Amino acid sequence: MEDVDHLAHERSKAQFDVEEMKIVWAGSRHAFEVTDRMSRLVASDPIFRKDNRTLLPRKELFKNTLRKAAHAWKRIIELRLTEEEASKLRFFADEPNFTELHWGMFVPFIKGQGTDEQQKKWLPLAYKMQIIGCYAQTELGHGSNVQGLETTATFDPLTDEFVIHSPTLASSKWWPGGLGKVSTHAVVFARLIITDDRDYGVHGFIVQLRSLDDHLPLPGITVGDIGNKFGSGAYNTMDNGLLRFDNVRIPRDQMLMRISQVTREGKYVQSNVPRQLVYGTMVYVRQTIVADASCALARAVCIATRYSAVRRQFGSQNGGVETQVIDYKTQQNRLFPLLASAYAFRFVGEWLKWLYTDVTQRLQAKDFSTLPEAHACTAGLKSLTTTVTADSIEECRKLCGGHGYLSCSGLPELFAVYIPACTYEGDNVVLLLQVARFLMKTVSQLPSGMKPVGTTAYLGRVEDLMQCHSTVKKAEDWLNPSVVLEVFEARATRLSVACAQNLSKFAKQEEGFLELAADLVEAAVAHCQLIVVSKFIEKLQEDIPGKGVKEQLQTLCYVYALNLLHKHLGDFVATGCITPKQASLANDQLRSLYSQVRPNAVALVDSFNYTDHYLSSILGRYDGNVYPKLYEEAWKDPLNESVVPDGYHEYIRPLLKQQLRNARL
Ligand SMILES: Cc1cc2nc3c(=O)[nH]c(=O)nc-3n(C[C@H](O)[C@H](O)[C@H](O)COP(=O)(O)OP(=O)(O)OC[C@H]3O[C@@H](n4cnc5c(N)ncnc54)[C@H](O)[C@@H]3O)c2cc1C
Repeated sequence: MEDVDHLAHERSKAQFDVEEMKIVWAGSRHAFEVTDRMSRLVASDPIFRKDNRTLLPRKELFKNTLRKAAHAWKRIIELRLTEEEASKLRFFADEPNFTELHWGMFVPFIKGQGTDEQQKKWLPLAYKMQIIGCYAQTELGHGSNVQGLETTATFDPLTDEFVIHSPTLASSKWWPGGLGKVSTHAVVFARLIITDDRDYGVHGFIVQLRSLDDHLPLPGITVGDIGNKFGSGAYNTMDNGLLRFDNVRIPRDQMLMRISQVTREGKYVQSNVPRQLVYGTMVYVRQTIVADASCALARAVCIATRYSAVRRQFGSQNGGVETQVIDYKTQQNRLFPLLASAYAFRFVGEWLKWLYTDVTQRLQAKDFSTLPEAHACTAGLKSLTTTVTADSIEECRKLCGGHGYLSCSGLPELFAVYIPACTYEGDNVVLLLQVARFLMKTVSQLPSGMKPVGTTAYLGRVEDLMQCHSTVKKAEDWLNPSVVLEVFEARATRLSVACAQNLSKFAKQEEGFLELAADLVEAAVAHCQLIVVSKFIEKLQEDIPGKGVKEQLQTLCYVYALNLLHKHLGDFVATGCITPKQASLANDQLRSLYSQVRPNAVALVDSFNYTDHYLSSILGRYDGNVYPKLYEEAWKDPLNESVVPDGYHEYIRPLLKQQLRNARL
């Protein structure tokens, strides 16, 4: 009974080679092999179990997380895992903890902004985890506005040290992951003040926080956890921390000095590396966030798709089985665009990885020309993909009806863990405003003959794109990459140009930016959606082996694009890119694409190759054996340990047995 595959019928309908699609999803045969091996390794190790997470009190939960992190490290050393394997192992252990910040922020920042000597000194310690680092930027009173940070680092020429200080309560560091209870060191962002009392703005410093002998905070340091966060289990495995400095002294050489230095004499020297170098590290961090978005979205979609094939409602004929909810067009219209988005984000993430390599190579060759564009595009894609993923996880919960609200569906915890991605590493709206500024600058430079580069290159054809009209005459005409691309380019161009024209009406540009912020954000979203669509289309130009694989991806690409077109019809029609008739043809085409996705839906989520351990969802089980397992799970709840609950004698029995003499009821 246990081994019956309740979804076998669905799998037999697939019109493509699932094993080959797994390779496309993973990015390469090698990546597939590593991912597959690491996910199985974690799934088969009882220390990594996570089904009890939502039931544990915070202290126990946290200690258990420390145990898992230590175990993960032990396995990494014992098995001599490569960096790639180790990061996959941590990924599949699937529990937010201090190592994310150590490997994801502390190490990259030292690599990106430390001098060669600083890297030589700190990185070996960090690589061996002989020190554990976090990233302390945000303060209680200051987050998005980094230039408003208040922590100070004042140079003392007598001792050749910086004095790190928190002058106000609002300047307390607040939020850094791994800071609360674990990190021994932090990259701390503080205002640099030199002898002449001049403020040189915010710079990064490596500060030791805790003793390496007994883990006690060093003198002058107050550090702790900021408290429980959204959802049970969830992100509470992470020790987001608070930190105050009372005139803490660090050696001068602990300022990250690749971009600018303070000399022994207290002189501020800008190195010949431009400030935009900071963008390089941001491009790295944000491309990992985009990659994570596709994984989280794929996970929610996998659960919702499998369960939609298992769940039946209505439509029974003569006592026969009811209809699978996945066959309802409304379910398809809500679910399949999310499935398509998971693939779309996967490919744009893959491209961002390439972009990061490209940016790094250019930096080495002292070519900084593409950095601002790369920075704007990663900021925009971080914002777009995390917003859509957070909203989609909640949509997947609703797609699973009542059972989606159970913890054991895996969706509530996934949602709670995922949603802060919309806030950390840049609030999503603030990021879109940065993209909009970049777009406005690009548009304003067009008349002077400046050629836009990379993802803004299309703006170089502004005259054509302001005038073009879509040639679509029948529904199938939408199945043409250049037709789709043109309308997305035209819409993005027209929204940007309209914003630029409106901005020019303001005497002071900053006033215009404040007043038109909502329109600017919409223009930025249109630009980012265009990037995702164009990278999906580019992916399809590649040679993709495997029976039916490319055809499935083509279908998903059109689902992604035409669904966006349908959702943002106002933009496309109002800017005159398409007519209402063409919009209606796009919708007809979309419906027919859903019918093509339907028989392949389960196989398309199988292609993510997620283990049941990673999914941690009864609704998303590979074998679809949902009801018996839900039933079994209910009995595991601590409330069911006794038939009569604790509290019966104190509170329920007296209620039932009361004799109300004066009752008016
Ligand atoms: C789970 C989690 C983990 C984190 N980890 C870290 C960490 O490891 N290290 C670290 O240093 N920080 C960390 N942070 C902090 C995080 O980076 C900040 O919360 C984030 O940058 C947003 O800043 P904020 O909180 O100041 O939001 P605010 O900027 O106060 O945002 C509040 C609202 O104001 C809006 N807003 C702000 N500015 C503008 C504007 N100019 N125009 C229009 N609207 C605006 C925003 O859109 C938002 O709606 C973490 C946060 C979370 C939730």
